[in-house]
Amino acid sequence: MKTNIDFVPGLEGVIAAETAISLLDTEQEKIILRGYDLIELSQQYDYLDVAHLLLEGKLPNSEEKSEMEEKLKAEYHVPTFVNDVFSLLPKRLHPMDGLRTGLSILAGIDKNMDDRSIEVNKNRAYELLAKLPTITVNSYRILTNDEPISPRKDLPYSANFLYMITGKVPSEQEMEIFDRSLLLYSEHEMPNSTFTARVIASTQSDLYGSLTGAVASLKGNLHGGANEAVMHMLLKAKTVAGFEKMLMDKLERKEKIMGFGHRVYMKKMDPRASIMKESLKQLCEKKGDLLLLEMCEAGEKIMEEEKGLYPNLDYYAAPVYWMLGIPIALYTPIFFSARTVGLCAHVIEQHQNNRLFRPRVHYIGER
Ligand SMILES: CC(=O)SCCNC(=O)CCNC(=O)[C@H](O)C(C)(C)COP(=O)(O)OP(=O)(O)OC[C@H]1O[C@@H](n2cnc3c(N)ncnc32)[C@H](O)[C@@H]1OP(=O)(O)O
Ligand SMILES: O=C([O-])CC(=O)C(=O)O
Repeated sequence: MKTNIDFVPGLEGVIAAETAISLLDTEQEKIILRGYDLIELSQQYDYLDVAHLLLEGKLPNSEEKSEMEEKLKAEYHVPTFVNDVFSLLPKRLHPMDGLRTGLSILAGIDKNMDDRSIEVNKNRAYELLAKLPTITVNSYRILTNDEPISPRKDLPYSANFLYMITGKVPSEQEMEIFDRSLLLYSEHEMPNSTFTARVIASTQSDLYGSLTGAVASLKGNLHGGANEAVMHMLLKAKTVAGFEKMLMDKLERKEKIMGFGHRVYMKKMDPRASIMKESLKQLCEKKGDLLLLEMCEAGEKIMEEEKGLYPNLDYYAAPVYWMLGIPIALYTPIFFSARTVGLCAHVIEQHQNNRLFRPRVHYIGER
Protein backbone atom coordinates (compact mmCIF):
# COMPACT_ATOMS: atom_id res chain seq x y z
CA MET A 1 0.00 0.00 0.00
CA LYS A 2 1.29 3.46 -0.85
CA THR A 3 -0.07 6.32 1.25
CA ASN A 4 -0.86 9.55 -0.57
CA ILE A 5 0.86 11.58 2.17
CA ASP A 6 4.42 12.77 1.45
CA PHE A 7 7.12 11.72 3.85
CA VAL A 8 8.97 14.79 5.15
CA PRO A 9 12.01 13.80 7.27
CA GLY A 10 12.12 15.81 10.49
CA LEU A 11 8.71 17.29 9.53
CA GLU A 12 10.62 20.19 7.96
CA GLY A 13 8.17 22.88 6.86
CA VAL A 14 5.15 20.77 7.89
CA ILE A 15 2.37 22.70 9.61
CA ALA A 16 1.67 20.74 12.80
CA ALA A 17 -0.72 23.01 14.70
CA GLU A 18 -2.92 26.07 14.57
CA THR A 19 -1.79 28.63 17.10
CA ALA A 20 -2.40 32.21 18.17
CA ILE A 21 0.72 32.24 20.36
CA SER A 22 3.65 32.88 18.04
CA LEU A 23 5.02 32.75 14.51
CA LEU A 24 8.49 33.00 12.96
CA ASP A 25 7.56 35.31 10.09
CA THR A 26 10.53 34.68 7.83
CA GLU A 27 9.27 37.02 5.10
CA GLN A 28 9.04 40.03 7.43
CA GLU A 29 11.99 38.72 9.48
CA LYS A 30 10.01 39.02 12.69
CA ILE A 31 9.30 36.76 15.62
CA ILE A 32 5.67 37.48 16.38
CA LEU A 33 4.32 36.84 19.88
CA ARG A 34 0.58 37.39 20.11
CA GLY A 35 0.81 40.19 17.56
CA TYR A 36 3.96 41.82 18.97
CA ASP A 37 7.50 41.71 17.58
CA LEU A 38 9.69 39.88 20.13
CA ILE A 39 12.70 42.09 19.38
CA GLU A 40 10.69 45.27 19.98
CA LEU A 41 9.28 43.72 23.16
CA SER A 42 12.84 43.05 24.36
CA GLN A 43 13.64 46.75 24.06
CA GLN A 44 10.62 48.05 25.95
CA TYR A 45 9.34 45.36 28.28
CA ASP A 46 10.62 42.79 30.71
CA TYR A 47 10.28 39.04 30.98
CA LEU A 48 7.23 39.14 33.24
CA ASP A 49 5.42 41.47 30.82
CA VAL A 50 5.99 38.93 28.06
CA ALA A 51 4.97 36.05 30.35
CA HIS A 52 1.69 37.89 30.97
CA LEU A 53 1.30 38.48 27.24
CA LEU A 54 1.80 34.78 26.53
CA LEU A 55 -0.62 33.57 29.20
CA GLU A 56 -3.26 36.29 29.09
CA GLY A 57 -3.03 37.46 25.48
CA LYS A 58 -2.22 41.05 26.50
CA LEU A 59 0.59 43.05 28.05
CA PRO A 60 -0.16 43.89 31.70
CA ASN A 61 -0.98 47.39 32.89
CA SER A 62 0.89 48.52 36.01
CA GLU A 63 -1.79 47.21 38.36
CA GLU A 64 -1.89 43.81 36.66
CA LYS A 65 1.89 43.68 36.72
CA SER A 66 2.08 44.35 40.47
CA GLU A 67 -0.64 41.76 41.10
CA MET A 68 1.28 39.26 39.02
CA GLU A 69 4.52 39.95 40.89
CA GLU A 70 2.80 39.47 44.24
CA LYS A 71 1.11 36.28 43.04
CA LEU A 72 4.46 34.88 41.92
CA LYS A 73 6.25 35.80 45.12
CA ALA A 74 3.55 34.00 47.11
CA GLU A 75 4.37 30.86 45.10
CA TYR A 76 8.20 30.99 45.16
CA HIS A 77 8.36 28.42 47.96
CA VAL A 78 9.06 24.82 46.96
CA PRO A 79 8.23 22.08 49.52
CA THR A 80 11.37 20.87 51.31
CA PHE A 81 10.76 17.24 50.31
CA VAL A 82 11.62 18.29 46.73
CA ASN A 83 15.14 19.10 47.99
CA ASP A 84 15.15 15.78 49.86
CA VAL A 85 14.51 14.01 46.56
CA PHE A 86 17.27 16.05 44.85
CA SER A 87 19.69 14.93 47.55
CA LEU A 88 18.91 11.27 46.76
CA LEU A 89 19.69 11.66 43.05
CA PRO A 90 22.99 10.32 41.67
CA LYS A 91 25.45 13.25 41.62
CA ARG A 92 26.43 12.59 38.02
CA LEU A 93 22.98 13.62 36.76
CA HIS A 94 22.80 16.76 34.65
CA PRO A 95 20.76 19.52 36.33
CA MET A 96 18.27 19.25 33.44
CA ASP A 97 17.46 15.78 34.80
CA GLY A 98 17.22 17.22 38.31
CA LEU A 99 14.86 19.89 36.98
CA ARG A 100 12.79 17.25 35.18
CA THR A 101 12.50 15.28 38.42
CA GLY A 102 11.50 18.43 40.31
CA LEU A 103 8.75 19.14 37.79
CA SER A 104 7.45 15.60 38.12
CA ILE A 105 7.23 15.91 41.88
CA LEU A 106 5.19 19.11 41.59
CA ALA A 107 2.42 17.04 39.98
CA GLY A 108 2.07 15.25 43.32
CA ILE A 109 1.21 18.43 45.22
CA ASP A 110 -1.41 19.61 42.70
CA LYS A 111 -4.83 19.21 44.28
CA ASN A 112 -6.73 19.52 40.98
CA MET A 113 -4.69 17.13 38.86
CA ASP A 114 -7.63 16.04 36.70
CA ASP A 115 -8.77 19.56 35.91
CA ARG A 116 -7.57 20.72 32.45
CA SER A 117 -9.70 23.91 32.37
CA ILE A 118 -8.03 27.13 31.16
CA GLU A 119 -8.28 28.79 34.56
CA VAL A 120 -6.72 25.91 36.48
CA ASN A 121 -4.00 25.41 33.87
CA LYS A 122 -3.21 29.14 33.90
CA ASN A 123 -2.87 29.07 37.68
CA ARG A 124 -0.52 26.11 37.30
CA ALA A 125 1.49 28.08 34.75
CA TYR A 126 1.93 30.98 37.22
CA GLU A 127 2.92 28.54 39.94
CA LEU A 128 5.50 26.99 37.65
CA LEU A 129 6.78 30.41 36.60
CA ALA A 130 7.26 31.17 40.31
CA LYS A 131 8.83 27.86 41.30
CA LEU A 132 11.00 27.02 38.29
CA PRO A 133 13.91 29.32 39.23
CA THR A 134 14.07 27.77 42.71
CA ILE A 135 13.84 24.24 41.34
CA THR A 136 16.40 24.98 38.62
CA VAL A 137 18.94 26.43 41.02
CA ASN A 138 18.44 24.05 43.94
CA SER A 139 18.54 20.90 41.81
CA TYR A 140 21.94 22.16 40.58
CA ARG A 141 23.16 23.19 44.03
CA ILE A 142 22.20 19.91 45.68
CA LEU A 143 23.63 17.83 42.80
CA THR A 144 26.91 19.70 43.26
CA ASN A 145 26.95 19.14 47.06
CA ASP A 146 26.00 22.72 47.88
CA GLU A 147 23.29 23.92 50.27
CA PRO A 148 19.89 24.90 48.80
CA ILE A 149 19.26 28.64 48.64
CA SER A 150 16.03 30.47 49.49
CA PRO A 151 14.47 32.93 47.05
CA ARG A 152 14.48 36.62 48.02
CA LYS A 153 11.10 38.30 47.74
CA ASP A 154 12.62 41.77 48.10
CA LEU A 155 14.24 41.44 44.66
CA PRO A 156 12.55 41.65 41.24
CA TYR A 157 11.89 38.24 39.58
CA SER A 158 15.00 38.08 37.37
CA ALA A 159 17.27 39.64 39.99
CA ASN A 160 16.15 36.96 42.45
CA PHE A 161 16.79 34.22 39.86
CA LEU A 162 20.31 35.50 39.20
CA TYR A 163 20.92 36.03 42.92
CA MET A 164 20.01 32.39 43.64
CA ILE A 165 22.40 31.27 40.89
CA THR A 166 25.43 33.33 41.88
CA GLY A 167 24.74 34.03 45.56
CA LYS A 168 25.25 37.77 44.85
CA VAL A 169 22.68 40.50 44.32
CA PRO A 170 23.22 41.50 40.67
CA SER A 171 23.90 45.05 39.47
CA GLU A 172 21.16 46.84 37.49
CA GLN A 173 23.00 46.07 34.24
CA GLU A 174 23.42 42.37 35.09
CA MET A 175 19.77 42.06 36.06
CA GLU A 176 18.59 43.75 32.85
CA ILE A 177 20.76 41.59 30.62
CA PHE A 178 19.73 38.37 32.37
CA ASP A 179 16.06 39.40 32.20
CA ARG A 180 16.44 40.09 28.47
CA SER A 181 17.89 36.64 27.92
CA LEU A 182 14.87 35.10 29.66
CA LEU A 183 12.55 37.21 27.53
CA LEU A 184 14.31 36.13 24.32
CA TYR A 185 14.13 32.47 25.37
CA SER A 186 10.47 32.70 26.47
CA GLU A 187 8.74 31.45 23.32
CA HIS A 188 9.66 30.48 19.76
CA GLU A 189 6.75 28.93 17.85
CA MET A 190 7.22 25.17 17.23
CA PRO A 191 10.69 23.96 18.21
CA ASN A 192 11.11 20.29 19.04
CA SER A 193 10.37 20.85 22.75
CA THR A 194 7.10 22.70 22.11
CA PHE A 195 6.05 20.06 19.62
CA THR A 196 6.89 17.40 22.23
CA ALA A 197 4.78 19.17 24.86
CA ARG A 198 1.85 19.49 22.45
CA VAL A 199 2.10 15.86 21.35
CA ILE A 200 1.93 14.76 25.00
CA ALA A 201 -0.89 17.20 25.80
CA SER A 202 -2.86 15.84 22.83
CA THR A 203 -3.49 12.57 24.70
CA GLN A 204 -5.19 14.76 27.34
CA SER A 205 -2.20 14.17 29.55
CA ASP A 206 -1.42 16.87 32.11
CA LEU A 207 0.72 20.00 32.07
CA TYR A 208 3.51 18.48 34.23
CA GLY A 209 3.85 15.45 31.97
CA SER A 210 3.86 17.63 28.87
CA LEU A 211 6.58 19.82 30.36
CA THR A 212 8.77 16.98 31.59
CA GLY A 213 8.79 15.59 28.05
CA ALA A 214 9.80 19.04 26.84
CA VAL A 215 12.72 19.14 29.32
CA ALA A 216 14.14 15.98 27.78
CA SER A 217 13.72 17.42 24.29
CA LEU A 218 15.30 20.75 25.14
CA LYS A 219 18.30 19.08 26.78
CA GLY A 220 19.61 17.79 23.44
CA ASN A 221 22.62 19.48 21.79
CA LEU A 222 20.71 20.21 18.61
CA HIS A 223 18.26 22.26 20.69
CA GLY A 224 18.75 23.91 24.10
CA GLY A 225 21.83 21.92 25.02
CA ALA A 226 23.77 23.89 22.41
CA ASN A 227 24.33 26.86 24.76
CA GLU A 228 26.42 24.73 27.14
CA ALA A 229 28.29 23.12 24.23
CA VAL A 230 29.19 26.60 22.86
CA MET A 231 30.74 27.65 26.17
CA HIS A 232 32.76 24.44 26.44
CA MET A 233 34.15 25.12 22.94
CA LEU A 234 35.08 28.71 23.78
CA LEU A 235 36.83 27.70 27.00
CA LYS A 236 38.71 24.88 25.32
CA ALA A 237 39.83 27.15 22.47
CA LYS A 238 41.11 29.88 24.88
CA THR A 239 42.15 32.42 22.20
CA VAL A 240 40.82 33.91 18.96
CA ALA A 241 43.38 31.96 16.92
CA GLY A 242 42.61 28.80 18.92
CA PHE A 243 38.89 29.17 18.22
CA GLU A 244 39.46 29.80 14.52
CA LYS A 245 41.56 26.66 14.29
CA MET A 246 39.06 24.63 16.29
CA LEU A 247 36.21 25.62 13.97
CA MET A 248 38.21 24.97 10.80
CA ASP A 249 39.22 21.53 12.13
CA LYS A 250 35.63 20.69 13.04
CA LEU A 251 34.41 21.79 9.62
CA GLU A 252 37.10 19.70 8.00
CA ARG A 253 35.80 16.69 9.97
CA LYS A 254 32.23 17.65 8.92
CA GLU A 255 31.18 18.15 12.53
CA LYS A 256 28.24 20.37 13.41
CA ILE A 257 29.33 23.57 15.14
CA MET A 258 27.13 24.25 18.13
CA GLY A 259 25.39 27.63 18.15
CA PHE A 260 25.17 27.91 14.37
CA GLY A 261 22.33 27.15 12.00
CA HIS A 262 18.64 26.85 12.63
CA ARG A 263 15.84 24.87 11.02
CA VAL A 264 13.92 28.07 10.26
CA TYR A 265 16.64 30.78 9.99
CA MET A 266 19.15 28.53 8.24
CA LYS A 267 20.67 31.27 6.05
CA LYS A 268 20.10 34.28 8.31
CA MET A 269 21.17 35.37 11.77
CA ASP A 270 18.63 34.54 14.47
CA PRO A 271 17.35 38.06 15.40
CA ARG A 272 17.56 37.13 19.08
CA ALA A 273 21.29 36.39 18.73
CA SER A 274 21.96 40.01 17.66
CA ILE A 275 20.39 41.28 20.88
CA MET A 276 22.50 38.92 23.00
CA LYS A 277 25.61 39.90 21.02
CA GLU A 278 25.00 43.52 22.01
CA SER A 279 24.60 42.44 25.65
CA LEU A 280 27.88 40.52 25.43
CA LYS A 281 29.56 43.65 24.09
CA GLN A 282 28.24 45.69 27.03
CA LEU A 283 29.42 43.13 29.58
CA CYS A 284 32.86 42.79 27.96
CA GLU A 285 33.32 46.57 27.79
CA LYS A 286 32.27 46.97 31.41
CA LYS A 287 34.84 44.34 32.44
CA GLY A 288 37.48 45.76 30.10
CA ASP A 289 38.03 42.32 28.60
CA LEU A 290 36.89 41.84 25.01
CA LEU A 291 38.27 38.32 24.52
CA LEU A 292 34.97 36.40 24.41
CA LEU A 293 33.39 38.95 22.09
CA GLU A 294 36.39 38.82 19.75
CA MET A 295 36.37 35.01 19.75
CA CYS A 296 32.66 34.89 18.96
CA GLU A 297 33.00 37.47 16.18
CA ALA A 298 35.88 35.50 14.65
CA GLY A 299 33.74 32.33 14.79
CA GLU A 300 30.83 34.16 13.18
CA LYS A 301 33.08 35.31 10.31
CA ILE A 302 34.45 31.82 9.67
CA MET A 303 31.02 30.21 9.65
CA GLU A 304 29.64 32.81 7.26
CA GLU A 305 32.57 32.45 4.88
CA GLU A 306 32.94 28.68 5.06
CA LYS A 307 29.33 27.52 5.38
CA GLY A 308 27.02 30.52 4.90
CA LEU A 309 25.68 29.79 8.40
CA TYR A 310 24.80 32.28 11.14
CA PRO A 311 24.59 32.24 14.94
CA ASN A 312 21.45 31.23 16.78
CA LEU A 313 20.48 32.56 20.20
CA ASP A 314 22.49 29.89 22.04
CA TYR A 315 25.76 31.12 20.50
CA TYR A 316 25.62 34.52 22.17
CA ALA A 317 23.59 33.55 25.26
CA ALA A 318 26.43 31.23 26.33
CA PRO A 319 29.21 33.85 26.70
CA VAL A 320 26.71 36.30 28.20
CA TYR A 321 25.88 33.75 30.91
CA TRP A 322 29.62 33.18 31.44
CA MET A 323 30.19 36.91 31.91
CA LEU A 324 27.30 36.96 34.40
CA GLY A 325 29.12 34.31 36.47
CA ILE A 326 26.62 31.52 35.78
CA PRO A 327 27.87 27.91 36.02
CA ILE A 328 27.79 26.26 32.58
CA ALA A 329 25.61 23.34 33.69
CA LEU A 330 22.82 25.83 34.40
CA TYR A 331 22.65 27.37 30.89
CA THR A 332 20.18 24.85 29.47
CA PRO A 333 18.07 24.65 32.65
CA ILE A 334 17.81 28.47 32.57
CA PHE A 335 16.66 28.28 28.94
CA PHE A 336 14.01 25.75 29.98
CA SER A 337 12.94 27.81 32.96
CA ALA A 338 12.46 30.84 30.70
CA ARG A 339 10.57 28.73 28.12
CA THR A 340 8.15 27.26 30.69
CA VAL A 341 5.68 30.08 30.18
CA GLY A 342 5.62 29.60 26.39
CA LEU A 343 5.24 25.84 26.82
CA CYS A 344 2.37 26.32 29.25
CA ALA A 345 0.61 28.60 26.75
CA HIS A 346 0.96 25.88 24.09
CA VAL A 347 -0.34 23.09 26.34
CA ILE A 348 -3.32 25.24 27.33
CA GLU A 349 -4.02 25.97 23.66
CA GLN A 350 -3.66 22.30 22.73
CA HIS A 351 -6.15 21.29 25.42
CA GLN A 352 -8.59 23.91 24.16
CA ASN A 353 -8.64 22.69 20.59
CA ASN A 354 -7.36 19.16 20.68
CA ARG A 355 -6.86 16.48 18.12
CA LEU A 356 -4.68 13.51 19.04
CA PHE A 357 -1.28 13.55 17.27
CA ARG A 358 -0.93 10.17 15.61
CA PRO A 359 0.97 10.25 12.32
CA ARG A 360 1.75 7.33 9.97
CA VAL A 361 5.05 5.89 8.71
CA HIS A 362 6.87 5.28 5.48
CA TYR A 363 7.52 1.56 6.01
CA ILE A 364 10.87 0.32 4.66
CA GLY A 365 10.96 -3.05 6.44
CA GLU A 366 9.87 -6.45 5.16
CA ARG A 367 6.18 -7.19 4.65
C1 LIG B 1 17.78 28.07 20.70
C2 LIG B 1 17.96 26.82 19.83
O1 LIG B 1 17.58 25.74 20.25
S1 LIG B 1 18.60 27.04 18.31
C3 LIG B 1 19.36 25.50 17.83
C4 LIG B 1 20.57 25.20 18.66
N1 LIG B 1 21.33 24.08 18.10
C5 LIG B 1 22.57 24.20 17.61
O2 LIG B 1 23.17 25.26 17.62
C6 LIG B 1 23.21 22.94 17.09
C7 LIG B 1 23.97 23.19 15.81
N2 LIG B 1 23.06 23.38 14.70
C8 LIG B 1 22.54 22.30 14.04
O3 LIG B 1 22.84 21.13 14.34
C9 LIG B 1 21.53 22.57 12.96
O4 LIG B 1 21.76 23.82 12.36
C10 LIG B 1 20.07 22.49 13.46
C11 LIG B 1 19.83 21.12 14.10
C12 LIG B 1 19.77 23.56 14.50
C13 LIG B 1 19.12 22.66 12.29
O5 LIG B 1 19.41 21.65 11.45
P1 LIG B 1 18.59 21.17 10.16
O6 LIG B 1 17.47 22.08 9.88
O7 LIG B 1 18.25 19.75 10.37
O8 LIG B 1 19.65 21.38 9.04
P2 LIG B 1 20.65 20.32 8.46
O9 LIG B 1 21.33 19.58 9.57
O10 LIG B 1 19.90 19.53 7.45
O11 LIG B 1 21.70 21.29 7.79
C14 LIG B 1 21.69 21.75 6.45
C15 LIG B 1 23.14 21.93 6.01
O12 LIG B 1 23.79 22.89 6.86
C16 LIG B 1 24.85 22.26 7.58
N3 LIG B 1 24.79 22.72 8.96
C17 LIG B 1 23.70 23.09 9.64
N4 LIG B 1 24.04 23.48 10.85
C18 LIG B 1 25.36 23.35 10.94
C19 LIG B 1 26.29 23.60 11.97
N5 LIG B 1 25.89 24.06 13.14
N6 LIG B 1 27.59 23.37 11.72
C20 LIG B 1 28.00 22.91 10.53
N7 LIG B 1 27.17 22.65 9.50
C21 LIG B 1 25.87 22.87 9.73
C22 LIG B 1 24.54 20.76 7.51
O13 LIG B 1 25.70 19.99 7.65
C23 LIG B 1 23.96 20.66 6.14
O14 LIG B 1 24.99 20.76 5.19
P3 LIG B 1 24.99 19.86 3.88
O15 LIG B 1 23.76 20.28 3.14
O16 LIG B 1 26.27 20.23 3.26
O17 LIG B 1 24.90 18.45 4.37
O1 LIG C 1 13.00 27.21 17.05
C1 LIG C 1 13.77 26.27 17.23
O2 LIG C 1 13.76 25.23 16.51
C2 LIG C 1 14.78 26.29 18.30
C3 LIG C 1 14.89 27.62 18.94
O3 LIG C 1 15.51 28.52 18.40
C4 LIG C 1 14.18 27.85 20.19
O4 LIG C 1 13.49 26.96 20.69
O5 LIG C 1 14.30 28.97 20.75
